[in-house]
Amino acid sequence: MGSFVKEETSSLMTEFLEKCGGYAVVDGGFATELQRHGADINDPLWSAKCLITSPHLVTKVHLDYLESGANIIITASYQATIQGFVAKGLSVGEAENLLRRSVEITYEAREIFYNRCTKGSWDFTYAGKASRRPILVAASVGSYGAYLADGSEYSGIYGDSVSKETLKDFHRRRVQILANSGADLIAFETIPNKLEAEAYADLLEEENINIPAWFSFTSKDGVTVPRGDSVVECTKVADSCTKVVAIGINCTAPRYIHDVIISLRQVTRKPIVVYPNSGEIYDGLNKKWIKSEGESEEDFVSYVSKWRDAGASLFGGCCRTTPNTIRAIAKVLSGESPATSKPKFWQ
Ligand SMILES: C[S+](C)CC[C@H](N)C(=O)O
Ligand SMILES: N[C@@H](CCS)C(=O)O
Ligand SMILES: [Zn+2]
Repeated sequence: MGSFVKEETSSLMTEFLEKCGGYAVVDGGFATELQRHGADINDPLWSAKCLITSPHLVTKVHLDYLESGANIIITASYQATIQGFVAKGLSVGEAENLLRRSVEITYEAREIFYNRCTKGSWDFTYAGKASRRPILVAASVGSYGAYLADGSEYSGIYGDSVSKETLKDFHRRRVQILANSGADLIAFETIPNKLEAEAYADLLEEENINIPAWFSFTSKDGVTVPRGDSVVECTKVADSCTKVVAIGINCTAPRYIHDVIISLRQVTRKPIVVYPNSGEIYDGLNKKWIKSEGESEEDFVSYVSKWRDAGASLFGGCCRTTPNTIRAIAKVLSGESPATSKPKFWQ
């Protein structure tokens, strides 16, 4: 049984990438896209608040990303924690149901999308065959820092009182629920330190989690994760965990991604996933993005083929990227020339 599960989890990503024609499109910024549609996420639950107040918007954003060409859609559970929901006055049972609901909503969006494709009788072509576009549902797990709701993902500093065991206890029940929710994989996202990566790896093994996972780190310089551990050391933790089927970097400025891919390639043969943010800076206390003159969407999209040549296989966007970004990525990967219009990340 054990080795069967291992083989199944490790082949999921390989087979999926093959079906996609070698490269897959991940969706774009989720919380910021909810916000662009009018959601108020200035709340300790951040995007997870919408699971309670506006699930229809959650569905809409998933659908928008599917319409833009995404092969992987990531659930609204990034900041959905049992502890966070309970702090809002919900019962543990209600909190657990909301976690399950985040996955169901994503499945429902995928079904709606597939039905629309059938009704419009338009097919997608993958790997030379006319077939349904392969789409996976990834259950998001944000870090302990995300739960702290002050932008701590970008510092990774939890203090000496937070040990690996603390982190395992914090994440255990949520990971178990998401693993049994019907999701295809778990996306551990925006990981800010090595300790949390170790906690996730331990949980996956010790709890016999039976779906695969990806580990995606964040970085402010392309060399280290926010807490200061090297991206390479963090990648080694992910690489040695048999349940991990892809490793990468997200919510990081696009200009650092190329060098990170080169570093990751030296220590892992697992598929590399990259989904950078817009390159803007987040003010975690006021929950606001500070506009920068930095990178434009055109720069971002022009990087994609370089990231592919450097060895990445899965490409998407994180905070402040939009369905436009994802549409442009899908075009680059399919060999079409990118749009001639000049879309902005966030209008
Ligand atoms: C990746 S950051 C932009 C996430 C937001 C944070 N956890 C917050 O609650 O403000
Ligand atoms: N999947 C999350 C990641 C935040 S860094 C989102 O896009 O909102
Ligand atoms: Zn992000």
